[in-house]
Amino acid sequence: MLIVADENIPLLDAFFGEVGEIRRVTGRTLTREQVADADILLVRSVTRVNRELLEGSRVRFVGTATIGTDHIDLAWLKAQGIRFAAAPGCNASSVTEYVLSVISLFAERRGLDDWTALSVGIVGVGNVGGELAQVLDRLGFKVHLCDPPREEREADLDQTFVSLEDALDCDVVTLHTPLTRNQPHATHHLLSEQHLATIGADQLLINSGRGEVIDSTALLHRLEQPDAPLVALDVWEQEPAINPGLVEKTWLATPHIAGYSLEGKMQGTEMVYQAMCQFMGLPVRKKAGQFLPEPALSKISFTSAAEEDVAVRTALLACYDPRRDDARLRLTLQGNSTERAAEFDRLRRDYPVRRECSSLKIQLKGTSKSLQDSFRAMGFKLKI
Ligand SMILES: NC(=O)c1ccc[n+]([C@@H]2O[C@H](COP(=O)([O-])OP(=O)(O)OC[C@H]3O[C@@H](n4cnc5c(N)ncnc54)[C@H](O)[C@@H]3O)[C@@H](O)[C@H]2O)c1
Ligand SMILES: O=C(O)[C@H](O)[C@H](O)COP(=O)(O)O
Repeated sequence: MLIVADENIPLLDAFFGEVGEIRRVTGRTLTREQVADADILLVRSVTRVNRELLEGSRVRFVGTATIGTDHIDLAWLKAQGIRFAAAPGCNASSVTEYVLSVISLFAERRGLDDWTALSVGIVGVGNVGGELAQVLDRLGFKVHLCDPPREEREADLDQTFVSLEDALDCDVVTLHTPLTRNQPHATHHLLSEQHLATIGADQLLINSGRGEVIDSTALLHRLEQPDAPLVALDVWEQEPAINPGLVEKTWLATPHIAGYSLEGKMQGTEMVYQAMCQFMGLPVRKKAGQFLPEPALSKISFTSAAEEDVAVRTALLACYDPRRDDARLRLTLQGNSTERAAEFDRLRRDYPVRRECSSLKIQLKGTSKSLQDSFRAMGFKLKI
């Protein structure tokens, strides 16, 4: 049994070592020749899996250790009878924490003591947008949900949805749709020049879905205008060859790492392992939890003097502060486009260990019930 796998998938040996021989490859440059004799192909989002790659190969199972599937030709795999599995929701908490941290920094920049005064429009309310909505709601934010496919499917339920135009009216607009083309509610260039014109200087636009959901030529043009909104981009058109001019105009620019918590990546591996076991009729023997190392930061204490907003946001930024990733990306902007693209991938390959809020214990002494609820909402473990 030969397993060809992207070298950036963590715990390959631990999960798949007993199943077969593993051939590690660079996902971005994987060739037909490298995969022709494989039985199983395991990828991340940088490998296009289609007829060009797999026609004539032995591959019977393809797994992507990611949420997004826009790099996979699902219809072609199905027509060939090749089993496919993704990892839905694996890094939803990681992306949620990225968005919360960005909102926290935006509130600080706006001089707001109470960050929950910000209204948040979530475009795409699936695993990621749904988890984010729940956390924001529990924290006391006013949240507006935009998801036309769900709105159609759930017409008879109580959930209220808003139009894209109404979502774009919120203080913070955050995009969490998949990248889709040629289908109802397709998201390719969902945010056009006309939409971008309606987002003003006091607003924040975040994209951690896929770069192509925003028309980035129009976005760059919008950011050159004096009343431009603040923008935080984690995903870009044409990764890894991203536009350095757009990075310069972006407030927080990160190299597609919103989902890169250790927990998120390990759950991605675990989910494709489980799907592969099911496909091959093998027992599931491994769990991601058994491989999670001790976190470097394990406990933070707050006393009764702690102000609610400050305490919650201090702990959040201690877990993840996007300014570090922004600084690293900006350092790579020199050089020609080939060098910059290589640096973008290097930042992702050599990403430092980042742990989720759930890895951190919060010790609270004599603090309010509402502060405890806020920490719980964000997934922290409480020690009271
Ligand atoms: N930056 C990162 O590291 C990172 C990490 C994880 C996921 N992602 C991206 O985020 C996307 C969303 O992830 P998810 O787990 O929530 O996916 P999901 O499939 O669970 O949810 C996506 C939601 O978007 C909705 N949607 C589709 N078209 C829409 C439209 N035109 N307008 C509004 N909503 C629309 C769907 O109905 C669905 O509810 C993934 O497809 C992936 O591309 C990025
Ligand atoms: O879709 C996803 O899960 C994310 O975009 C994922 O974090 C992308 O990471 P990559 O596969 O490119 O390493």
